[in-house]
Amino acid sequence: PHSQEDKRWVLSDFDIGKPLGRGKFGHVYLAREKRSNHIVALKVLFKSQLKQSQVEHQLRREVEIQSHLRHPNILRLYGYFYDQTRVYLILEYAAKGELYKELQRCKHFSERRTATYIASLARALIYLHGKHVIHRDIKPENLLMGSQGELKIADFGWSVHTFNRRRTMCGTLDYLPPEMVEKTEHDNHVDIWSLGILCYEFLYGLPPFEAKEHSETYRRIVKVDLKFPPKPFVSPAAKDLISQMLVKNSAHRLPLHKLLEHPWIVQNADPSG
Ligand SMILES: Cn1ncc2ncnc(NCCc3cnc(NC(=O)Nc4cccc(C(F)(F)F)c4)s3)c21
Repeated sequence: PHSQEDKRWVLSDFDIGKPLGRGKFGHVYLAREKRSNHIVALKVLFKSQLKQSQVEHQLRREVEIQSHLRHPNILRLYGYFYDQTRVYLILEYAAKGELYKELQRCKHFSERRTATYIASLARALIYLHGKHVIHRDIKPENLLMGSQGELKIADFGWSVHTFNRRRTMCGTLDYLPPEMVEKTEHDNHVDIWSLGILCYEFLYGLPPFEAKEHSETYRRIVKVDLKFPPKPFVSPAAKDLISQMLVKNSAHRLPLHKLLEHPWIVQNADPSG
């Protein structure tokens, strides 16, 4: 008999609620599974768009990778189903929504809030890398907040198993480390770079290498042209952590377990995460 997990879902199993957001490939809705009354998020993707963008293999990889992941800071993908024209992802519902909207609202986060987020993301990445998975697309748009305000990494559409590395370009350029911009081989150190970019953006409200032109952003990334503005005030300990993560040579980036022992994290992160 089918377990709950690989039941063949159909759209009529769900009551569809308010739209939660719209992405490049489709919309996300609040939904309730009728039998269990379980609240989920349902992402609706159009097959035509997936075919036209030739990303079906990425979607299959995302579902495969996500089916083995269980971590409090990783958004669950419970399953998927499809009909004639659409593919549906059954996702854990993140009740406090998208982190990037919260960052836009607050302009930048406090050092305690930032350290708490960075520590929980580091623990999630340690778990992921332990399973030979790299996310490769860590940025505010892919972070959601659970009902207790805890961070959830979402959208593994660009993640890969580290043995079959791809050189495809991911979303925004701001988060790409030098080795991905220079299209050389890359490994799980790419996520450490992106976490450093995220830490900077949480504290200053902007990513460190932002520029008007893509070509200028490329140049600043490969040069690691890291500058810390005088405002808002950020402690030397925070700058020290960021400087140890945004290192061109990926092998010299601060390992994630060392990040969790860094004085700035120890003194500022809320242990509950
Ligand atoms: C906004 N919002 N507010 C609350 C809330 N709660 C849960 N979820 C939300 N939003 C959805 C977050 C996502 C999680 N996993 C995703 N996965 C994906 O979108 N995969 C995907 C898509 C298109 C193409 C490909 C492909 F083929 F390229 F791989 C892969 S999107 C919520």
